[in-house]
Amino acid sequence: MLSSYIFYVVISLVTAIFLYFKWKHSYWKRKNVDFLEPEFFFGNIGDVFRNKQHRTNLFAGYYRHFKSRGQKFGGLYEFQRPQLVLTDLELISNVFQKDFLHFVNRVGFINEETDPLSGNLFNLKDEKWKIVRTMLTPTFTSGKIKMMFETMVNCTQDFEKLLDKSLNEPVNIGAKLLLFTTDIIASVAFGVDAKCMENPNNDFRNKFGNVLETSTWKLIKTFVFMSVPKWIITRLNLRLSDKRMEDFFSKVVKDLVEYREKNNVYRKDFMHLLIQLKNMGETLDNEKLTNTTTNKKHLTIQEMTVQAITFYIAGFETAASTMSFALLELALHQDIQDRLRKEIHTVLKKYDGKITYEGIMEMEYLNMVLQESMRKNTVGGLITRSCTKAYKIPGTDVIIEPNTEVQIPATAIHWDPEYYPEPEKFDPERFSAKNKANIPNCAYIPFGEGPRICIGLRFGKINTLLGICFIISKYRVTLNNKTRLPIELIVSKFVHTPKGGIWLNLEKL
Ligand code: HEM
Repeated sequence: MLSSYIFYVVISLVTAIFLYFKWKHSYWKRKNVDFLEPEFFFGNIGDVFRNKQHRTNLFAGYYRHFKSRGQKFGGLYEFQRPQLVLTDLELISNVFQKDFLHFVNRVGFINEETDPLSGNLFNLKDEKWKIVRTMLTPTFTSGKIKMMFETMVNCTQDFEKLLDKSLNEPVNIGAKLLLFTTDIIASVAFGVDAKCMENPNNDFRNKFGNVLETSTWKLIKTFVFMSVPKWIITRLNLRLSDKRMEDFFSKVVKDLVEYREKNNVYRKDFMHLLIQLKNMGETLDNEKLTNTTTNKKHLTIQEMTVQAITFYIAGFETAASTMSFALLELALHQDIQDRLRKEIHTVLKKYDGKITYEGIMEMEYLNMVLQESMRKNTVGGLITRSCTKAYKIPGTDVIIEPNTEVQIPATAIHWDPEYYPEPEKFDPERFSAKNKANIPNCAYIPFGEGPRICIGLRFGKINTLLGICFIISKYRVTLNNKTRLPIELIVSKFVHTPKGGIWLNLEKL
């Protein structure tokens, strides 16, 4: 009796789920929008789930599919959630810029009560995002980045020692660069000398080096978190982010703040600026740490901890991967490498052989090389927005409803021959002052675009330029045959990472 009861319950449940997905997956058809047939349950992201294809490549294929059909957008599903992939630059620029107020948010689960780390700037929504972004923006001005440059350059000493140990062997350059960028970001975000380059097994690198990994389990968890009402998540005290990581960094920040406030320590880093935001609600170009009466909103210690962790997570892998790809291109194009080295040596001579902020800014060809590499090897290849206010797509009757996700496939745009002829060719000349002017608005978006553009753009760029400048000034890089070409991406990595790594030979000059 009981077993037949269970049988009917299970059958009814399975039928209900089936019908629910069938109904959800008819959304674009009902709206008369061109769409790609979804698979049951997974929608159009089954290949990511099965670890077959990186999300960026999957959406690049969808971009080409809809574009070849003359569509400016096309309908897809991530599990049951409807998404639009955009192929038209004017529409993309509306979403990013002109009609930003309809697309303020990203997609992501937030519950600051049970999961404080979910309240990071990347995830924050609506008014809260605007408040925090406005507060944090002054920490990323050119002046502030210039102030931190010295701290960054100091890390090149340990980097040289690290690279010199590998002169007679193939070097997995991405792995070395991760140690370099982790030391840099730990130094400027936490004011901590993490010494990952000396000891790669310390907590900064070892325990939390893979936070941006997206395993199948994480995908399922995200699906559940985004499908279940928030009150259930709060009630059950569930979280997506790593509690150990939160505890580790919270302690680091708490100890640091106490130490600096007690001893009035001034250091040129983000932590100093975050302490100012906690105590004064504004960042000043001085050593002041103490409270004054101001009616500006102050950051709480929890908010400043979360944002410091965000800088750490957002900063080290993106920069390391960007540099690795640029070095791969330079190893494959020795003529470009020689020309770049010549420019670097000429400028360094002007500054007594020292790498300076001003010098890096003068290296025009270095900037062109980086920009072209970021086009060809965009490390954040898919940019997402969530519709916050119903939006009628200009020139059509289609209305994008609130909570619909919009996908902007940066990699696909960067490889579109309409904007970049022979896209597979590595050609820094595309970014010469003259040629750059011909690139259409929103056809170059390695850091995103609009009010939600990467807040760490200047920092990420200078960190990357510094790394390339340093390596090319001291070493000749050539390709080691351990590198698997053509490059395939690790599916589980959010930031593009080559399967098997990029292996180079380094020759000291
Ligand atoms: C080469 C290095 C980097 C690359 C390629 C990169 C790329 C990106 C991209 C593509 C976005 C999404 C933009 C959009 O949706 O329009 C983004 C957002 C963001 N990035 Fe970066 N990033 C880099 C370095 C950094 C660094 C160093 C930091 C912090 C110190 C950082 C912090 C952030 C944050 C907080 C956001 C979310 C901003 C918001 O929603 O207001 N990034 N980044």
